[in-house]
Amino acid sequence: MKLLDTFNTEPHITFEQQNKVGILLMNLGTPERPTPESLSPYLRRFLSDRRVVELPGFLWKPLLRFAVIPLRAKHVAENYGRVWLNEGSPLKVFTERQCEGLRQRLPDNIYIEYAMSYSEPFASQALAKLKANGVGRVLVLPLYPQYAASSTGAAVDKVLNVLLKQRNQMSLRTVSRFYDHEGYIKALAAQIRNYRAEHGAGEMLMFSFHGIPQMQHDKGDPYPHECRKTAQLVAAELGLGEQDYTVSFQSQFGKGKWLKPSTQDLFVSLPKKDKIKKLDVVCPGFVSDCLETMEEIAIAGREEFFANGGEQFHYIPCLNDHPLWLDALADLAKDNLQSWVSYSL
Ligand SMILES: C=CC1=C(C)c2cc3[nH]c(cc4nc(cc5[nH]c(cc1n2)c(C)c5CCC(=O)O)C(CCC(=O)O)=C4C)c(C)c3C=C
Ligand SMILES: [Fe+2]
Ligand SMILES: [Fe+2]
Repeated sequence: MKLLDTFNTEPHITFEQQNKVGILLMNLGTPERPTPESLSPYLRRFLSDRRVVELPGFLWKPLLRFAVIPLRAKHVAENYGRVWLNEGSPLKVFTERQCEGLRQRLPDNIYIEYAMSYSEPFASQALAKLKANGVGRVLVLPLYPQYAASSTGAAVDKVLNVLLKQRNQMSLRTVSRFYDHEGYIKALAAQIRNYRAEHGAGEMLMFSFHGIPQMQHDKGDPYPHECRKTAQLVAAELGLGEQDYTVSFQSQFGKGKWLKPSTQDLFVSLPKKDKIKKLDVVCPGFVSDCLETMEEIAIAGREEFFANGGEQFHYIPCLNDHPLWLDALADLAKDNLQSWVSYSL
């Protein structure tokens, strides 16, 4: 009877048939096409997640449906159009390359898939694929170096929701953060060093991270501390002093208080007040280039900086499929697979 069908009916499988190890990379999600029709369901899923917007449903849901989504879908679709790649949305293209890069670096008996929190492939689809291959032990690796409840927490929720339905539950491990992982820090430093060697260094390096509402941090989300620590470690690796770099938070959504300083405010005040005319910007909170880096920073941010007297603006791309980063990702996976898989040293 459907009413009683709370848990999945699954085939009889012994642990020996279901003991393989898998890795599930997780990222945020992105529309299939840069159109309002494709954006609406994605934005609806994303912005109705209570991890992301913590407002009572009876207030937020009608606002979201009748005002936020119709207005936002149209204007954000145009922004996606400016950064769309031949193969699709940058976020999806780079996540797929990272998944493939990890497969190349780990033994074939480790099954690797990726899933998105708010678009296909969903965690349910990726986990079903892993289960069908005999995977019973899964390492969940959200591709967010700094933990935030609205990114990492929300991604892990999607996996847990699938397990809530499983009768023969998979074993789970999660990587909640890697903001200070040596390989990640060294890959970032190499990316910045090489970019500056090729294009010249600006007067200041800006580390711009995605923002979160200040209220979420006040209630215990450690995110900004981890962002600042990443910046500090990369700066030390590059031999930069405190006057050589700045940390800021971008992509504010809505009218509430978000983490400060805001990247957008600095694009005005750095050239105008602080006389910084040559700026380099890197976004270490994103391991893949996406709308928020390619449009908001590299296009709109550059325009704003120049409109306020800036003279040189270099956007340093995310790690994407940089071999050092893929090596770091493989190391991170191996560290967290200890005792599930043994490696010859
Ligand atoms: C309350 C709203 C939002 C919170 C909190 C938030 C946190 C957060 N987001 C990312 C990473 C990404 N966000 C991206 C896009 C994006 N983010 C929001 C809102 C919040 N994010 C919206 C509405 C959007 C969609 C675009 C828009 O309408 O402006 C993306 C890019 C996706 C892509 O397809 O390219 C990423 C990546 C993190 C890491 C984070 C918390 C730390
Ligand atoms: Fe976001
Ligand atoms: Fe704090």
